[in-house]
Amino acid sequence: MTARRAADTSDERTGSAFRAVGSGIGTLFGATANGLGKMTRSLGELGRRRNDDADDFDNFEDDDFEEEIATKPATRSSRRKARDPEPELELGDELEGAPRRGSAYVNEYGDGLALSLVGVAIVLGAAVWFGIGGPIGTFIADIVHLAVGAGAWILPLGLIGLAVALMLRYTPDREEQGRVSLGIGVIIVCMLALIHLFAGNPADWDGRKTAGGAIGAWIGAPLEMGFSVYLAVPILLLLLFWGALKTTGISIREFVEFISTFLGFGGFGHADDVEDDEDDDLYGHVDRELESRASGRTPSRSLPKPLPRRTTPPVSSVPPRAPFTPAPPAPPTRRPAASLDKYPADGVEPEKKPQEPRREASTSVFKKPEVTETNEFPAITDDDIAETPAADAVAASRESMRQAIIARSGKDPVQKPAQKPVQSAPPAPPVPVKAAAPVPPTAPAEVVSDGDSSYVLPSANLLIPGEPAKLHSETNDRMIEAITDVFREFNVDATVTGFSRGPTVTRYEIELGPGVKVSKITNLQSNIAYAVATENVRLLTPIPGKSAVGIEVPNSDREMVRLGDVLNAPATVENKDAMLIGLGKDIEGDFVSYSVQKMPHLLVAGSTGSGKSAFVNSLLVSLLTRARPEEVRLILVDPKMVELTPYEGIPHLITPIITQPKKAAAALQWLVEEMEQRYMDMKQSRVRHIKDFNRKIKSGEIQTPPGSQREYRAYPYIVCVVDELADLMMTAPKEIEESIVRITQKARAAGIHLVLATQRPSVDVVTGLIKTNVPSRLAFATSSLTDSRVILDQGGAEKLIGMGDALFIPQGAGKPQRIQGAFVTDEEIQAVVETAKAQREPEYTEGVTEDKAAESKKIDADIGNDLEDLLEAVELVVTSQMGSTSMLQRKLRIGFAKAGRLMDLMETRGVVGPSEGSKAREVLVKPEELETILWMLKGADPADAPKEESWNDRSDVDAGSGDDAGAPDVANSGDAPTTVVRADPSRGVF
Ligand SMILES: Nc1ncnc2c1ncn2[C@@H]1O[C@H](COP(=O)(O)OP(=O)(O)OP(=O)(O)O)[C@@H](O)[C@H]1O
Repeated sequence: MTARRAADTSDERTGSAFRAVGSGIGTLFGATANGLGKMTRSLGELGRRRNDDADDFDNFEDDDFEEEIATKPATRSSRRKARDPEPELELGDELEGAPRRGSAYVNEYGDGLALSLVGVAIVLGAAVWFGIGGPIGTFIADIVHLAVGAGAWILPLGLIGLAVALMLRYTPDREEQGRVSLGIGVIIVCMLALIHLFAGNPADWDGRKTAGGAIGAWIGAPLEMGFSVYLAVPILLLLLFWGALKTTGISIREFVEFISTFLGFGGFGHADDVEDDEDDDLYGHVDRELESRASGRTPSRSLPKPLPRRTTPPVSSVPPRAPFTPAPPAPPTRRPAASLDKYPADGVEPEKKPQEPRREASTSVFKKPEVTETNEFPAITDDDIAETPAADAVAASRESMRQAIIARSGKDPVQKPAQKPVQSAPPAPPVPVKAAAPVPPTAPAEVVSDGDSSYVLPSANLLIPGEPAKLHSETNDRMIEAITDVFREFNVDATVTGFSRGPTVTRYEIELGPGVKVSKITNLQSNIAYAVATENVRLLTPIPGKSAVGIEVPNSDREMVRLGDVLNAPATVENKDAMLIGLGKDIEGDFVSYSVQKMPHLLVAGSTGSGKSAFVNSLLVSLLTRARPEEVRLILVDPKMVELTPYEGIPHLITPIITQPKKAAAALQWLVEEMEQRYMDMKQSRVRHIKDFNRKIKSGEIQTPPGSQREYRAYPYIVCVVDELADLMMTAPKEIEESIVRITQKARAAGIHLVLATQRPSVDVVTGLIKTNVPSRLAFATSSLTDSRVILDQGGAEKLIGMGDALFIPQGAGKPQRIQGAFVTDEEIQAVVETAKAQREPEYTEGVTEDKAAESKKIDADIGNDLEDLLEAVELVVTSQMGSTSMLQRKLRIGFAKAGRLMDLMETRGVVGPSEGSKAREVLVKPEELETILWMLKGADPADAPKEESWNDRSDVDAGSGDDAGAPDVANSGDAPTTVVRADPSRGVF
């Protein structure tokens, strides 16, 4: 079937040769020859079909489908030419195909030769048929008669036929020329010999001239002599038959089949098949469409069944054709079976198909396709391909193409992505560079504290341990193969020497051959990404501390990192830092923990769902399991209202969880004050860090000043966690920024740490000032490179793959460290929180969230709008201890009148004494009292002002007065108004 269908493409050779000869002989021998010619033409049809099949098959095998489709229209028209005996139609067909057929010689000399032949034919015809050739014509006719006898009567027509063929530039290929010429030659010779014998074997030349001529005599006479006329005639007829077969290129079997069909005998039982094949021909309608397109008609899908092609249509039944138009480019759906495979056939389970390698097609059977819903060409599946030599060849062609693809790209197109290439044995997996040993649960990480011993830290064993980490998986082997293949394909001398499997990504180590540039690998980044089928491939050139290039590829079988494992890791347990938090696992499979003290402030950013809240949970649970309430206190700001709710009521809280941005702003302001107070105390105690202060308190080196109601105690660390900074920055950007900047600039030594998280790392949220002062950054997956730059000052976060995949840059580090964040479930959080809550109630500090700015500050009416200038003037005068108006003028760049007014205001507030003419006024406030007086001038309660415990040094301290104790009194003897600044000794310190 396939062979027969395929034969449609080749034609001109057999058909046209046959036509030329067939028509000549038919005319020569009148009615007999005409009948024979008809028969031969019909036989030619058979041969043509067979050859067409062969051609189609060739095309199929070549798999050059585009080309085949492009050449189809011409091929089909040629075939029509072979099918149609009418000269007019042949002429039309030939004209369509003419430009492609002419050889160079025929193109150049064809017309001249053809006209010469016509001339000879005319001369010969005039002489032979009408006797008007004149002496030369008659002479020529005599010679021709002498050579071919009665053949001279037909020769003019033969010459004209030849001339027409030349004019049409018909040039069959060499092999066909030989075969047809031989066939025609044998036919002519046999015919002449037969005529000679039928004419009675004339011995004289006159008789021979009207019989078979010299040729007929030379063949017929010896035969007659050797075999007798009764054997010579059949021999010649057999030879003639052979010549006809040769000319038409068909076999005896096909001839017999054809005769049987022609006479209605059913032949060898295949006659019906021959007819049915027309209908079964999968590409029959394609042929018709192509023909239609070639002739300018719109192809119709609903064409009726085509007429059986073997029935030669009468001239009148052949539809007139439109002038030739080039076939439109074939749509992709016109590709033969290879591409049609994609269309599911009824009854074929689609999921089966991709799993069956195409080469198995050769064993399947070609079925009659059923109607598909696609209204496209009949769907063909692998199962539909016949077990014929043609199908085998197709399979072989596919196989060879597959091999070519494998050779070119190293990838097997019929291989399931998850499968290893069958051809080559997988390389021995490189030994993992480093692997984290499974962590056995250890004892609770109880941090010893000499605080309230009744508090027991919640054990880290309350947390769920994770699965043992995989050191190596099948995916790693596949990746190594893919990367190695890319190097091989691009001829880069590099090998994968090992890998480190992290929970989320694996880093493959590449060693370069001598003289290979690192840039060769970086240039291949997209090819590697293509080969490993992921876009998130990161290259490290080189891996820090190694002479190797790293390729980080996400694991398709990623693992979850449990906080329990991180906190129970030996390194974490050994570290007694109460503020050590479990971060996660790095790419080498090591657990990563880091102290909040060292950060000392952290900016966390990442798009929604990237794992920020999971990190905040890890941080808080880490602190709860390692720090006692008297060691670390927390301020939790949760504008989203739900994220931190589980921590409500834990004893570490300074104030209930803050959900309102305004209260958060106030809390930050409170933190600033707390920081100032701590600095005052540290300054007083002459220590530079809260750690030293606490140590000295514990060792008794620092004592509470005698007579003070305050009691020096170790300051707890304070961690303020803001879950969404953007919400705060929207409410009061200036105040929030100012507070954050003040805290982050100074609070490190005071033991106050900020953790600011945001999912909107834009410049209006993470301002330049905040960025400068928050040195540690933790970036989860961001949605853009810009966001990554805002957090990390470099790209990279946009390539993270979410769900806790993060880049961490601690303070002072240059390159980010890739980690997989630890995860802790709600149940684990609840277990830890309950344990903490069960032991102690939170002791909230009052006034943390009070909006002091909103409090009625009674700025005296006489100060009015000059408060800022007054504060500056007071600071200037108190620090310089010089009450000079001209100095104010100079330093503040104000006029005399304003400087005089500020001096009067200071006099009324007891900062300076009365005017003493040209002398500078006396300054009544000591520099150490500056803060308090500024506080007071601002209209705030002087009791809230930061205080320095300097009673010992002060002579004006009323040690006996409880309320006034510790309060820096600004007293002015004499007429000057007295301002007493009272401080609350119970505030400021926990
Ligand atoms: N470290 C992690 N390990 C495993 N899964 C994680 C991890 N971090 C986050 N996930 C997964 O991602 C989901 C979203 O995480 P999370 O709520 O922390 O994102 P987010 O950045 O806080 O988002 P949003 O800003 O919207 O609150 C979690 O529910 C969890 O399933």
